[in-house]
Amino acid sequence: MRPLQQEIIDTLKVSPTIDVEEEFRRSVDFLKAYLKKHPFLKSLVLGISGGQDSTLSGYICQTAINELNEETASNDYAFIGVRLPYGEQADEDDCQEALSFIQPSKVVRVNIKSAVDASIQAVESELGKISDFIKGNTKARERMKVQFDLAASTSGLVVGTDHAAEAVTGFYTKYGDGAADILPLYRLNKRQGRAILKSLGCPKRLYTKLPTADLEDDKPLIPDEVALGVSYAAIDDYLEGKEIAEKDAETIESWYVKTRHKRKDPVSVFDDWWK
Ligand SMILES: NC(=O)c1ccc[n+]([C@@H]2O[C@H](COP(=O)([O-])OP(=O)(O)OC[C@H]3O[C@@H](n4cnc5c(N)ncnc54)[C@H](O)[C@@H]3O)[C@@H](O)[C@H]2O)c1
Ligand SMILES: Nc1ncnc2c1ncn2[C@@H]1O[C@H](COP(=O)(O)O)[C@@H](O)[C@H]1O
Ligand SMILES: O=P(O)(O)OP(=O)(O)O
Ligand SMILES: [Mg+2]
Repeated sequence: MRPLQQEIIDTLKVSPTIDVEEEFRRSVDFLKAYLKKHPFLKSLVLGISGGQDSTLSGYICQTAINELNEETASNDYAFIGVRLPYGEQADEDDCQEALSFIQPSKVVRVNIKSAVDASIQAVESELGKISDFIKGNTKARERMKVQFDLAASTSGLVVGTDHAAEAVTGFYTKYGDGAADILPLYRLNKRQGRAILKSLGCPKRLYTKLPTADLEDDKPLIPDEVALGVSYAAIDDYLEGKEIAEKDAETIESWYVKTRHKRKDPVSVFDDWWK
């Protein structure tokens, strides 16, 4: 195995094979145990984008909430599925299908367009035109801000969808979708998440959907794989310790090194990982 490959697998805690039922149960039980340990916590909050990761995370959250309500013979716990479109979302039908599959305790919809546009306009009035790419990251940060407001208002936690196949390339917005309180998918790669969704009876269209951050106005629904220059199949193989094409391994490792700062706390005089 390549020297960096083993380090990455160990850091991101990926197993080459999984038992889908066991891993689903592990995530559900983890959320339940965390909520039980902190009795003031009563809700889980998560943006539902119509993609694979939020569909799986949402289903895990709702299962944990249903079981907690059942076990406490109460209705104290809630999962809040949040729709956060920037104006009209091209794949809104997928979002609705994901919500039907998850059946959240509560669905909230906040259109982030006016907040994002106001923020960009204010910065542009000082600095001039901002790129569509940077605006994309503002959308992700606005979504996260709304989720933290909802969590604070409902004594809840913001759930993140980060997993090994995203973490390895740092393909998320720092303090945007990269910011969360709890990560039920951490350790899984993309195909493992897909296999869990399939085993749960999720509509096929959701777990076979091309992953997209869908942040750029100029490139709607651009597949992550196009932006990254490497396929999730190659990333998954790499994370499972397999040998992959040299060019793909170099691309993954280059993203990993370039985005190391995103997987760390803000750098201080006590850090030397960057040297
Ligand atoms: N999950 C997804 O599919 C998803 C979601 C959102 C964004 N994205 C993608 O992720 C990427 C996010 O963009 P980004 O990474 O350019 O923006 P980012 O805002 O996530 O990170 C860049 C910022 O990190 C800081 N930074 C950069 N280098 C640093 C270093 N060496 N040390 C400390 N801090 C440093 C700076 O503040 C910089 O503005 C894009 O490719 C976007 O399309 C993917
Ligand atoms: N349009 C969206 N509505 C609600 N939540 C969203 C939306 N887009 C993204 N999200 C949340 O962010 C994460 C990360 O998305 P990526 O596709 O991985 O960039 C997603 O799981 C949602 O929770
Ligand atoms: O995070 P999601 O749900 O948007 O999934 P994907 O990353 O596959 O778009
Ligand atoms: Mg997505």
